[in-house]
Amino acid sequence: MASQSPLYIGFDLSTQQLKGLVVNSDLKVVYLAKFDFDADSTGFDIKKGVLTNEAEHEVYAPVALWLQALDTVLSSLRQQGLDFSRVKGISGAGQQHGSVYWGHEAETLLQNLDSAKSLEEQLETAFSHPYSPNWQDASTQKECDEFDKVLGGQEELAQATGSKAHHRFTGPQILRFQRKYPEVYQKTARISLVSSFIASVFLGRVAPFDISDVCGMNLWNIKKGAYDVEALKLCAGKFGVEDLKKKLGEVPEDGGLHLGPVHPYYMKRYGFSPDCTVIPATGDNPATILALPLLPSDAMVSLGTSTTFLMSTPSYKPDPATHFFNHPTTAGLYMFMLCYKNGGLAREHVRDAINESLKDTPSQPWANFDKIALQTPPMGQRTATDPMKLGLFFPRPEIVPNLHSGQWRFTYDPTTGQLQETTEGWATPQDEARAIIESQMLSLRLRSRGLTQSPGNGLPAQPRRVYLVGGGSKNEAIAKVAGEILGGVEGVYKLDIGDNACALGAAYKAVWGMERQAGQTFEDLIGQRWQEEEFIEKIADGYQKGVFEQYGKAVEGFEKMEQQVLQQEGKK
Ligand SMILES: Nc1ncnc2c1ncn2[C@@H]1O[C@H](COP(=O)(O)OP(=O)(O)O)[C@@H](O)[C@H]1O
Ligand SMILES: O=C(CO)[C@@H](O)[C@H](O)COP(=O)(O)O
Repeated sequence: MASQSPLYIGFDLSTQQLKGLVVNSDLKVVYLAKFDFDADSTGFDIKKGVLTNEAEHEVYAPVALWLQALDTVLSSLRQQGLDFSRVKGISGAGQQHGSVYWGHEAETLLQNLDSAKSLEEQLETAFSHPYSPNWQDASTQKECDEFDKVLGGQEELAQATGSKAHHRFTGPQILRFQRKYPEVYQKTARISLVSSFIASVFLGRVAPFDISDVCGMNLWNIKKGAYDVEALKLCAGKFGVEDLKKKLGEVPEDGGLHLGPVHPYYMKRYGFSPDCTVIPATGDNPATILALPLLPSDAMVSLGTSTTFLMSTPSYKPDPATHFFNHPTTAGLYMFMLCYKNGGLAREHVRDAINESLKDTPSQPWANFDKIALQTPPMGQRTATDPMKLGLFFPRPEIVPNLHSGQWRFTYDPTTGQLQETTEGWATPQDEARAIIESQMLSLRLRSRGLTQSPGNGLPAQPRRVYLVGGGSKNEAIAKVAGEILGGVEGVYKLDIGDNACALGAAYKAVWGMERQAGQTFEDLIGQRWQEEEFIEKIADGYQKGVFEQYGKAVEGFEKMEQQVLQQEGKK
């Protein structure tokens, strides 16, 4: 009976909201509920989903907020008419790197969840520390320096763990945590990632880490498929490796593993069936590449709070400037990633400055930004002899490159190679609409060019397709500039699901985990059911001869500009 056909839920616990998205076995979305942390929560003094301690560059989120969000999203799905008894599998996507510190009572509290009470009410005391360090945190420079040295250098750490040390990575965060709060660390029985936290709450016991998301810790040796003992030793400090290993737990290799049935709390409170199974939740970026059957020649740009650039690839070529993760479902594949802190919020700053300068509050807040960005010629060159306008726009400290917050504006003459730091000729904020999109896309092109190949016919190396996802993927001005800079022989596409790609990828992971035949890969199962004409839409041209090559010159200026800024700011 069609009405009894199975359904699957994917949760996306991101920086600014929790989403719950329900699909059927044909991969079609049938329900969606959202909880916006700032707008919908009660009792938390958060801004953009987080709290900050500027003095120490700390950014963190209250874990109880996420529990409030989970119950509310489930209630909202019920109100929409979802029959939870049809849900056969649950998976999730969590903002990466964030850690949750469970106290010694946690397992008992999780096991004994009472359906008469909310999750927030009964799990508030399950944590040894009420906050989860957020990926935007920049408090761990000292710990990163130690991690970078632990295997010899940044290169070696990247070779082993897929990344050099980064402020937000969980290993450096745990190291700082155990030093700053030694008593709390001692009272911590288990540490979850945000992804395994989602799975834990549904299972009613602490769930293991996911094979892909564990690579965001600087603790997992990707080549060995095991924790890196030297990194663990550093991270555990005086508390010892064995104790830390217990806190972290095992890491199963199978991303489609059946972790167990959903806890009876959800059966009694929402009507889940006892055979609804929890499948490992992964990081939000690994989940995003599961939103479609991505080919190794395709690129995805996720325009969320952060900007990330993602590719699925069989090559493992780690470099201190990039990230490699295990693929979330398919052994032998990896996920390549670039991650920028100054994504959506940085673009919003320019958008707001433009609206303010025009004394306008349009009903579509991006209308002026988009119009101006599209009216501005590439690199702000109104005539062929004008210099290119290049800038870095970092309201928050940036990851790529590792730079403090600030704004830098330059002009660059590609014929002479002359680069000058100047605001002369810049109309501020108008010129910044196109310049900020260009700056973000040029950085992606600069750092991903080693992984792209020529599609043939004498064309330059570039992706086959560029898929845009995340909140910013609705924006056609951004899509147009993305295509001009990144190329893409077949064009720039957005998913019909818009900004919900990572919740969708999580739901697809649950479908695959529950419905796969023995040995069937994710790509095979999803590829067979995927309906291209219904699920994606071409929104901009990709490769345009001439424009792409001109932006190639801009990439050279961009690289020079970054080096100059890094050099001059390093001296300050
Ligand atoms: N029309 C739009 N144009 C550009 N950016 C947008 C638009 N709508 C939303 N955004 C951006 O999307 C971001 C949120 O993206 P989303 O993927 O939902 O967030 P998260 O990172 O929390 O998952 C916001 O920071 C906002 O700047
Ligand atoms: O730190 C990273 C990736 O390394 C971020 O991409 C986070 O995973 C959170 O992203 P949003 O979905 O909130 O933008």
